[in-house]
Amino acid sequence: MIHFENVGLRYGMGPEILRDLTFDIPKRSFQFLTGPSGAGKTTLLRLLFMSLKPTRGLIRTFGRDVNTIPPGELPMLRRRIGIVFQDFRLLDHLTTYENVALPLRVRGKDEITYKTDVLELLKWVGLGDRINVLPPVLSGGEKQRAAIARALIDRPEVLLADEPTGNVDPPMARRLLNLFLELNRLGTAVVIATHDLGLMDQVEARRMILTGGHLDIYE
Ligand SMILES: Nc1ncnc2c1ncn2[C@@H]1O[C@H](COP(=O)(O)OP(=O)(O)OP(=O)(O)O)[C@@H](O)[C@H]1O
Repeated sequence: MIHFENVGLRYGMGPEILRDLTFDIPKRSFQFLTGPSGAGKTTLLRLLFMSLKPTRGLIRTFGRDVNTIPPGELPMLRRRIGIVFQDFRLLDHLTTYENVALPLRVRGKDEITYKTDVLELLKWVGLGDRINVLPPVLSGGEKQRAAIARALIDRPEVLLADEPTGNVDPPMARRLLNLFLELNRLGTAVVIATHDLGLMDQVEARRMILTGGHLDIYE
């Protein structure tokens, strides 16, 4: 589904942050992406989301060479990917419910077809009583769960999550992990960037470890 071949990335004239990355994200796969702070996990997620282009090498996403995709086609391709940013990126003028429903609204779906699903997912992530609240009122952990719900609601083909359990306690982290596993069982390929060894130890999953710009993969 996503293929990297000898990919390198540098910001501006700076040093190469990622070097010679060659790997695949297969359909329906589940993997953790880890490595020390500053190793380039967020950068790699941005490459996977096509919000950064490689400075060398090839990235093929959904069969397309990312370097040759016209900018006008990127939003359509990105809609096939759910992403949870480290800084959440919720829209402050929309309620929690509206933020989570947004990907479906953008697709032109009628609210009747999704309202129950959105409410159910919000309940599952523990936001059942925060539905009509605006994001500035939510705690960090609540924002994170709203961002996760928004990334999952449209059952993307790929889910990318940057430290998705960074702001919640261990029982909620376990609950969110179960949600990612369930989504994966339904067919979504999942990539979770995390430092949380406790979280990774709960699942037998592929581990992608970034160090010094290089990637090692343990199947
Ligand atoms: N927009 C940018 N311009 C220049 N350098 C950047 C930019 N974004 C990230 N970097 C640098 O790239 C390197 C990798 O950063 P990145 O955020 O990808 O690491 P990370 O593994 O996600 O770190 P953390 O675990 O702390 O979130 C760091 O040295 C960082 O300073």
